[in-house]
Amino acid sequence: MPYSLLSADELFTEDDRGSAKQKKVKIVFVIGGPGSGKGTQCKRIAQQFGYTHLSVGEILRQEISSGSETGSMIQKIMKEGKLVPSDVTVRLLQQAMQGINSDKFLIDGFPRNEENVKAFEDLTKMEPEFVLYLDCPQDEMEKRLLSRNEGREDDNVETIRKRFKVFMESTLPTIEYYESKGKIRKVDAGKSVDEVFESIKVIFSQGKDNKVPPSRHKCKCLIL
Ligand SMILES: Nc1ncnc2c1ncn2[C@@H]1O[C@H](COP(=O)(O)OP(=O)(O)O)[C@@H](O)[C@H]1O
Ligand SMILES: O=c1ccn([C@@H]2O[C@H](COP(=O)(O)OP(=O)(O)O)[C@@H](O)[C@H]2O)c(=O)[nH]1
Ligand SMILES: [Mg+2]
Repeated sequence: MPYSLLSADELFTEDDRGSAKQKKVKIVFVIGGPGSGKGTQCKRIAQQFGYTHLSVGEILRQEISSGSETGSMIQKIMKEGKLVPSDVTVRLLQQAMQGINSDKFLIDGFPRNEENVKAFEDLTKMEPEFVLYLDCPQDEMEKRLLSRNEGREDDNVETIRKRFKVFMESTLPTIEYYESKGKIRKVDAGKSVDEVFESIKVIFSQGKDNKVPPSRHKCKCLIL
């Protein structure tokens, strides 16, 4: 079924469009294998650098909880460790972004394949400022997922192995695509949470406008 998707202009409110200067929205994608620590690190980045954190996996799980037909389709796909069709994912992501008045988004767990990249670029006409890649050994990711304890239907050995395969086959090529555009910022995510965050801080401190003055520090985490 075709979905009505919104253009970059439609991400802005009437007020924004009415004013002479249009708001520039900055986007950072965070990708890495399942269990590489995307959610954990995104919470810290959002808090320290003033980003709005959107986890695409959480947005999809929210749709499952809504009980919609789309939600039951998503549930089946997730259980099998596969990827949700891009038109569905991008529509839900864009809806979430539209509902938030922010100029800095940290998009966690997206894009997962080249089709995701194309759908996002085509529909939003936006590109990420850079892409943070959390590079973590597979045995460490598996250990973390098996002790995550969030009651997720996809955190079992069988589905985890399928998710690793999807990561290698579908997500790694997107990392290569962004690498060719000079947009990948890779960190060793196999270390402790604090050590990984130290490396991430260096990356996010590089752009001067990324720094949030202490008085404006507030958590804008939006885990749906
Ligand atoms: N650097 C780390 N060292 C050890 N455990 C971690 C680390 N980062 C995250 N975890 C734990 O591993 C699990 C997966 O992390 P999470 O942030 O949910 O990963 P992702 O969003 O990439 O799937 C969670 O239980 C989390 O607490
Ligand atoms: O852009 C996305 C993000 C997530 N997913 C689905 O949601 C699941 C969970 O993603 P999440 O990022 O929450 O978890 P991770 O596998 O990184 O731990 C994935 O296995 C996919 O089935 C998807 O299809 N497209
Ligand atoms: Mg996550």
